[in-house]
Amino acid sequence: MTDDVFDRVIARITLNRHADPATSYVARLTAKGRAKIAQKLGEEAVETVIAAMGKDRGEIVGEATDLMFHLAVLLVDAGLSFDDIRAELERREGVSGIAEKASRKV
Ligand SMILES: N=c1c2ncn([C@@H]3O[C@H](COP(=O)(O)OP(=O)(O)OP(=O)(O)O)[C@@H](O)[C@H]3O)c2ncn1[C@@H]1O[C@H](COP(=O)(O)O)[C@@H](O)[C@H]1O
Repeated sequence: MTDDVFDRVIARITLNRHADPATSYVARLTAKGRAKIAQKLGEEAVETVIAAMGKDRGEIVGEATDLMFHLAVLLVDAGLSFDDIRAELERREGVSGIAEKASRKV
């Protein structure tokens, strides 16, 4: 078993996708389809934004964790994982966002 909790959660989501929706939240949400997963992710993003406007670090951590968990459900539904995000972050590493934007044609 990997010692990276992000990888373990991805593995658990992959296993639970086809579990019993009566006992698995992942199975229940996945059965509702990509649009519902995406909607849920959007809701968690808004809740994270609202938490960020406050000063309660625990609230921000809780909402951000909900956000990351629902992002993981969406990634798995799309056949992806945090490995794909890690690879893209590594590709972008060291490239300034200002310089990258300036290099775009339009
Ligand atoms: N990390 C999480 C996790 N974080 C949040 N949640 C659930 O996400 C749901 C969303 O919470 P909300 O209050 O926003 O939503 P809601 O209560 O469904 O509200 P509505 O959308 O119905 O209005 C809640 O049921 C939370 O318990 C999670 N459910 C599961 N996991 C991980 O996924 C694994 C598999 O979960 P199951 O598939 O449920 O066994 C678990 O062992 C955990 O490791």
